[in-house]
Amino acid sequence: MDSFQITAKKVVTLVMVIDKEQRKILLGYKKRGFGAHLWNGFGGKVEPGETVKDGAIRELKEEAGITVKPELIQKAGVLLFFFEHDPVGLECHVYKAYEYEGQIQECDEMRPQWFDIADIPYDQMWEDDKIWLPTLLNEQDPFFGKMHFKRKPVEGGDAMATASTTSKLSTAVAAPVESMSPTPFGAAQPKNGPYAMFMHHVERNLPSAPKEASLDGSIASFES
Ligand SMILES: Nc1nc2c([nH]c(=O)n2[C@H]2C[C@H](O)[C@@H](COP(=O)(O)OP(=O)(O)OP(=O)(O)O)O2)c(=O)[nH]1
Repeated sequence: MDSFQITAKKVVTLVMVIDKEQRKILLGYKKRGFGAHLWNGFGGKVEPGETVKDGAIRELKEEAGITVKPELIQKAGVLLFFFEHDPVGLECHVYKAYEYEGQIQECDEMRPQWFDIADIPYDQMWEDDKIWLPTLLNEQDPFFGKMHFKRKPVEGGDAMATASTTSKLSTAVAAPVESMSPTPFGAAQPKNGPYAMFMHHVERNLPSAPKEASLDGSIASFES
């Protein structure tokens, strides 16, 4: 497990928009960057000076074109992602929203689409989503999860000759991630993305939502 030890983490957000009446969920097809070619909720890095929730609302607006009021978006859980041989983990704050304003719009990064909840394309999503997304949909939140990923071997490529996954995230603004990755994105992309989940642990129905995770993989504090 030494190969999964982290010494730092990056905070990212993920917003799941749900139409309870129609039993539908809004997902976006990620056209480029980290998690390209997978369906996902909307989110990204939190910028300096903004709260995690404000970051989540901003990313939803940027990626899906819609607005949610701060009081109508709720923290559902925190997921801590470990990537083998990467000292930087990802602390992903997951939110749920049942109402929104504005017109859903495609952008250069994401193509939004509604899916029936009974028909979520888990085989084209990050592998961990089938573990925690039903928890959110079944209202067994707040939750806390930790997921360990190994890089998938890539045919004809040196999959391990990679710099920090998350250091690529930090440079994603300056340069397209595709150009920095040893794994060519596109047709050769392995199913569910370039990482295979190796281990996971999820705690459900917590008394309140986690606010922060510790580097050792426990909950450091809860939302008040
Ligand atoms: N559903 C799901 N989402 C994940 C997983 N891992 C992971 O980073 N994400 C999400 C969280 C973030 O929304 C996004 C990663 O952040 P990012 O900063 O690369 O997002 P981005 O490419 O949109 O970049 P930016 O907008 O911040 O510039 O991917 C996962 O295992 N499952």
